[in-house]
Amino acid sequence: MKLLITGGAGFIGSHVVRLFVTKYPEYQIYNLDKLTYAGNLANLADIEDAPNYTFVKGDITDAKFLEDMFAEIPFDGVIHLAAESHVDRSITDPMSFVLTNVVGTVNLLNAAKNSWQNSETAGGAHAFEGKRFYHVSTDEVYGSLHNPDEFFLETTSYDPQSPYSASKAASDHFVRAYGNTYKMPVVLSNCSNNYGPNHFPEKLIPLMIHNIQTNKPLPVYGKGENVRDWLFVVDHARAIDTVFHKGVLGETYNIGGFNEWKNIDLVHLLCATMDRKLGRPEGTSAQLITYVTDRAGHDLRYAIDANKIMTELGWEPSLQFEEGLEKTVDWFLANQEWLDNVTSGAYQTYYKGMYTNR
Ligand SMILES: Cc1cn([C@H]2C[C@H](O)[C@@H](COP(=O)(O)OP(=O)(O)O[C@H]3O[C@H](CO)[C@@H](O)[C@H](O)[C@H]3O)O2)c(=O)[nH]c1=O
Repeated sequence: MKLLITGGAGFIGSHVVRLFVTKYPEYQIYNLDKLTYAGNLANLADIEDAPNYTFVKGDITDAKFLEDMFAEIPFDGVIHLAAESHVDRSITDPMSFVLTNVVGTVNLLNAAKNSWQNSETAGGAHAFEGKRFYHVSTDEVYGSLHNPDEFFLETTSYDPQSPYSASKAASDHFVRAYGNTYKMPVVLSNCSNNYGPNHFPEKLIPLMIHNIQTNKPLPVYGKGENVRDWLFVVDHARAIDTVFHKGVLGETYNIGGFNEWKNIDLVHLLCATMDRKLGRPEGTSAQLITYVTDRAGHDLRYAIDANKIMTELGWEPSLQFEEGLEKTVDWFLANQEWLDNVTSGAYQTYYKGMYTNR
């Protein structure tokens, strides 16, 4: 099995690459990553010398590069994670999300389709036999929930609200369209918010950990009433392994932890955890909480119904949230150099003056 994983130097991608490289020594894993600001080969330092691992630097918006790579390496499967992923960035720069998430995905679909069809022309088995194109997506495509009894199901209509979620919804539609039109063997999953080691500190949990450590304000958007459903990143990687190997072609699987938190409650939990870990008096970090201008078009609540993947494929989360959060905080405290590296340079420029106090 020659398996292409795109975006493997990013947060979720690096956990997926590590899992596949270590669990499947008989597979050849190719990690294709552009190494944007959020891609970091340091995330994979522990497996970079593995004999079944190859890193390829490249850009999915470059169709010719992808065609050439697929002509050179006969991939059997693709797990596509490469994406621009931060909602706030999509508000200031929507076009980069269209390019990477929509155009990049269609380029990748074309490259896989053309090379798999060529292998049939060359006298091989049926073009798509034994092949699989897996698109890893987000629950944000479903929009925002307002009724506390509602959950996102695989059958929930798409209603993306941000440029980011609109770009992911479009890429999901393209993947399904290629399954329908060309009979490509596709499978998809839509996951809730992830957290864990190597999380880039533009996202809520690592940003708060970093700011608590450095005594900076903790910017809570709006009133902090928005709800997110959090899943430990290693459990998401395990779910991706399950869907890739057992998922039924043409199907979509929602992935989540049944673990909803209001942002403000989560920030208080993080403050208490950090006070304890850093030996600070109780209540110290909470004083840094600062309510700031709300995110434009801020989705109120995401909540995933993960029953389909649990009952049909037998996946379930392995960690309770409090345990996962402890592990995450411990990882960030033990990996100061990683955090210092990713929060220097362009990070400083981006975050300067980004938050307005209310
Ligand atoms: C960065 C930041 C965020 N927030 C709020 C906004 C959200 O309600 C919540 C989580 O924000 P973020 O960490 O940016 O994550 P969110 O917008 O939910 O999106 C994440 O989760 C999605 C899955 O639901 C993924 O598809 C996205 O790629 C990922 O970024 O915290 C704050 O209050 N303050 C902050 O500084």
